[in-house]
Amino acid sequence: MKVATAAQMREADSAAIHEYGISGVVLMENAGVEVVRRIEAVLEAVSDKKVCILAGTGNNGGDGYVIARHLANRDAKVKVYLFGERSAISGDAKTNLDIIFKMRLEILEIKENAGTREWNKLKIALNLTDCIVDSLLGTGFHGEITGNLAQAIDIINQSGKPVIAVDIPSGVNADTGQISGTAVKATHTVTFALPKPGLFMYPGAEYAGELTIADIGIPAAILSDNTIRQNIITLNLARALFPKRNPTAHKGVSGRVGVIAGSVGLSGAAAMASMGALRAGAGLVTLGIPAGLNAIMEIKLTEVMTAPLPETEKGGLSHESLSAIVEMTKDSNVLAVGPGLGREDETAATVRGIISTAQCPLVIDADGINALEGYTSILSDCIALPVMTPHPGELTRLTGLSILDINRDRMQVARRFAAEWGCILILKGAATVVAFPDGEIFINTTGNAGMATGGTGDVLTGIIAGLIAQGISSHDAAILGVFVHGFAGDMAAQSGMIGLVAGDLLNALPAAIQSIQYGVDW
Ligand SMILES: NC(=O)C1=CN([C@@H]2O[C@H](COP(=O)(O)OP(=O)(O)OC[C@H]3O[C@@H](n4cnc5c(N)ncnc54)[C@H](O)[C@@H]3O)[C@@H](O)[C@H]2O)[C@H](O)CC1
Ligand SMILES: [K+]
Repeated sequence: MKVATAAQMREADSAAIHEYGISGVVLMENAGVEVVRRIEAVLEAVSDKKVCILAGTGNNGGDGYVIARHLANRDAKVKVYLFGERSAISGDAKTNLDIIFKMRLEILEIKENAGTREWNKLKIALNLTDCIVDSLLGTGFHGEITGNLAQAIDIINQSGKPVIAVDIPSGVNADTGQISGTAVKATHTVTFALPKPGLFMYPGAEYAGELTIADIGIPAAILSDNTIRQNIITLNLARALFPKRNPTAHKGVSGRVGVIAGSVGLSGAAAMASMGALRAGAGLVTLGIPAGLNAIMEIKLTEVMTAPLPETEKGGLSHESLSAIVEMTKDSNVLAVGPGLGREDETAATVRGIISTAQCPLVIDADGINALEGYTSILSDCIALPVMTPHPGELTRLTGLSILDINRDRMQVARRFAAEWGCILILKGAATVVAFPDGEIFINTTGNAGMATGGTGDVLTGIIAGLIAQGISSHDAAILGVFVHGFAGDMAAQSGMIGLVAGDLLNALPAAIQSIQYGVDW
């Protein structure tokens, strides 16, 4: 499903009005009616119910005035609180404000100089109301929330009432999900036409509550325009990407994965990545590991084959291992490189040699990414578009950006470096973003905070490699892999999110894949 930025929504709005002749007041009417439908579902009925609508001075506020009218027509007891000067309201919003004035609905203006009396009236009303409608700010929000709006939002958030956010919770940046100061903590959000990235990126995703995407009559051709380059990964999208498994399949056709991972003290990463590939459905997995760890891995792993490789004195991969690894890539459908390799210079140089000469697609993670610090140009040597799976910390090393800069606009940062480096860049975190060199973005919708634990990144690397080995493109494997990974994490979290460990993801993978593919309840 496509996801539109605020600017793209404004363009869509304008195209509907100017190219198709659908007036803005019709779109606003449809928007308001859709919100009323949601309110009726939440309250079960609206007749005699008390609803407080807090409205701003833009079209988000305009939606609020439409909502007020339709609720009043359904015998709800409506109070409208207008934040700002009535004279500042224009266009379709003014049209609808004038209507409810003529209907003699109860409208209280909360002006800049609002005193204790107005604020107490608002607090009492919110304490007595059955539901609050947030139509203060929508996609037109920018900057900080201050003054009266900040005070109003705090009162909303302290009310303990059902809060229906119109289009987007006020104070959430539609494009990034960032909040500046405060934002409405909604129980439900009704967003119009297309969802916005800020409803899936954190912290915005935490403020949206239960999301409804409402059709307001904008022609589908406008909303499917390929200038809108963001998408969310939905269950249906993931389901369609799975490799098809032939009933006569044998391990040879399910693909061969090479994994180059591990060093002294970091053998678990190698095990997690290797098992992640098998659990994702790969037929055969061979783990190339520094020779000194081989015996341990033979004990630790059963289904994974191991290949002992020349090592340095400290037990990391030595440059003598390069030729054996390149040979390994000739017999592999994909090579995952990096988990737990360690930071020795000789190991990093060996990794760069692998990236430049591998004869199969690559999934580069962890110390494989760290080895590219100052060497990202060698990614263009890869024979296929490489998949990189950095978390923000690894991305800071390669880009010089701070973690704050990265998380402030995850989509754009991922998009920029996917294009600059020529790779599929999976920026892990909440929410994980998959970016392609052509600018297309996929935002993941599965996963939870319990997955912030050692080893889950290694499992993801294995899953993606395991999917590529089964014959789907790196493009599809990246999208499907992050969805499956988070879905397995959500299943594992059913037994407790905080105590979740990476091994629980591995154990949940078969059921997760089954559930995504066939909708088997879990
Ligand atoms: N096609 C559609 O998506 C439709 C969307 N509709 C609604 O319209 C809003 C967008 O309306 P717009 O007038 O562009 O912006 P807002 O109402 O969100 O806010 C603008 C309003 O707020 C003031 N403002 C902005 N930032 C701040 C701030 N930090 N502090 C205080 N005030 C701020 C600004 O000055 C303006 O006055 C969209 O979200 C939908 O709800 C249409 O109704 C239907 C079609
Ligand atoms: K809003």
